[in-house]
Amino acid sequence: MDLINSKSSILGSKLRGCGVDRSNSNSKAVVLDSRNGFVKFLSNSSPSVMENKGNSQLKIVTGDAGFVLEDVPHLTDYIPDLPTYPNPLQDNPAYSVVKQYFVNDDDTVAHKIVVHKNSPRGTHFRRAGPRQKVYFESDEVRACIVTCGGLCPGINTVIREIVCGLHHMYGVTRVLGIEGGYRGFYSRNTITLTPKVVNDIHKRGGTTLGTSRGGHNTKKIVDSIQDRGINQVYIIGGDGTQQGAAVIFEEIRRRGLKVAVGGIPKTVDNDIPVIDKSFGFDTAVEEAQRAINAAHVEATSCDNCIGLVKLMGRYSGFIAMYATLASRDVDCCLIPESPFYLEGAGGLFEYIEKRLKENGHMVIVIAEGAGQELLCESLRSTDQKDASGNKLLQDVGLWISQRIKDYFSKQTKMAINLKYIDPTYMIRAVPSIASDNVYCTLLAQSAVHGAMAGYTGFTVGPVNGRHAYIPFNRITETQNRVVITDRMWARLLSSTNQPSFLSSKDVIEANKEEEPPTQLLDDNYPDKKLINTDT
Ligand SMILES: Nc1ncnc2c1ncn2[C@@H]1O[C@H](COP(=O)(O)OP(=O)(O)OP(=O)(O)O)[C@@H](O)[C@H]1O
Ligand SMILES: O=P(O)(O)OC[C@H]1O[C@](O)(CO)[C@@H](O)[C@@H]1O
Ligand SMILES: [Mg+2]
Repeated sequence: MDLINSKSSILGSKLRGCGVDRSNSNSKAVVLDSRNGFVKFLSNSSPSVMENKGNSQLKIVTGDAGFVLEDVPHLTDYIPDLPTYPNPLQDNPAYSVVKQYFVNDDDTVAHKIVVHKNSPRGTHFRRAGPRQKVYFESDEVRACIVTCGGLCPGINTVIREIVCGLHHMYGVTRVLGIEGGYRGFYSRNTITLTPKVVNDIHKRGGTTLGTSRGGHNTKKIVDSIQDRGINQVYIIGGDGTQQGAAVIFEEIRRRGLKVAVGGIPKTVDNDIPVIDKSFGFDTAVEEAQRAINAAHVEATSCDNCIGLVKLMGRYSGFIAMYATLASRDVDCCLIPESPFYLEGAGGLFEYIEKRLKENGHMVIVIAEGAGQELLCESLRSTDQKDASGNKLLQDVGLWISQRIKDYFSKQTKMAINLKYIDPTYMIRAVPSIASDNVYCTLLAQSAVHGAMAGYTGFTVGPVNGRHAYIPFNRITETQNRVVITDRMWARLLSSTNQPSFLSSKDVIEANKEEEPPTQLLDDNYPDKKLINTDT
């Protein structure tokens, strides 16, 4: 049976034409009930919606048995009677052999795939992929690509594949690169991107366009888009960037421009919710293995030696957790989500002492955002922020190294050696590994298909293995974080044998987490206590 019945399919197409309240673009959600055709507007004042998304109109379609589609905007929501054209892919020899190449307009992807027999069908997102009809003629398209935020392996691959996808699949020849992040829209010249120009860039780390933090001036950015005649904007970046993209989309819609805005989520920390995993994450974990191996070699080469590795992960400890699980040489992994303490029974110092007595060496992996509350207690908190407003963290690696050395020199008779390895940018400045390259290609192509089909205000990404168009608010309202009462973290504790450092109060707090993590491995689902109540 189709996920959407025929009634809701008719309503789905009606939604584009008439479901949007243009008279008041603030705080409204369009709700269509496929069972009775009832249309209502929801207030967008739920506490989970962050303030700068107050203008977002949520497009929600409800159906039988608790089916909910959290849809993305379409150009026809605010520009009626746009002409459509046959998708040029149907004449493309490479694609015409594919049976059922085009995605059915009504296909959706389920947010949660573990269900019980009485569960409602739950939240769905619009399936990504090429549509039979497109809303742009090939020679009408003027696309641009911008990259913002920190680096991540695979950005160049995404840029390459957007350019090549537009060119080879849709015959689009005019693609501009915006240099230096958002501020590049109004402070830098553009560069012309052709398949030839981008041919080799996926073999290099970084972003060929350059990036920056801060500098998001919505008016100037949209003026620049309008002045240059750009009508497709591809924005590659993390949570901050996607918030910026949401604001750009709102301004474009307010001005009534035929400009599609598509986000491609980028974060080496894997902190973006809903999607299964962010591109470049596997590459970073792979690269982190080198640092952990070095720490292990050092630690096993002299008596009572500790190899300590600090890895990226500002608010989410996924890199540290997966690098630890993959390595098997790690005795202790510390992440922002799991509070720990140093002294006394069950504390870190006691565990290190025990391990050194048992093995004569140990390896510790610490995520950069771990233990920040302990640092604040012992160092004066600086409250410094970067240009985008992200908190600048104190160096937990150096701090904990010193605390461990102090403990052993002052409170025990054990002489220790500590080798601190901080690979920092080395894990994210590398080119992406093969699997990330393929993933980046699919992301880029899904974004291109979405924009050509007239969708806008979307972020693209895999949800349970299927690419989907996800509304910006879903991506920006929360962060993906490790759930320490999940089985994955239990696997880690069992592989390292480290104490959980958790008091019963911590467990209660952890269970209050609203959103379970998105799926990184096929069975990374929260236990019963954490089942998300919104599905
Ligand atoms: N709420 C916001 N509204 C508008 N623009 C924003 C917002 N938050 C961030 N930005 C802009 O997005 C860009 C990137 O943001 P940021 O530096 O936080 O990186 P990011 O995209 O979160 O990537 P990462 O955290 O993975 O490095 C910056 O130019 C910043 O000004
Ligand atoms: O590039 P910057 O500004 O030094 O930022 C580093 C931060 O970027 C990230 O790599 C991604 O957000 C974090 O892990 C890290 O804290
Ligand atoms: Mg960020």
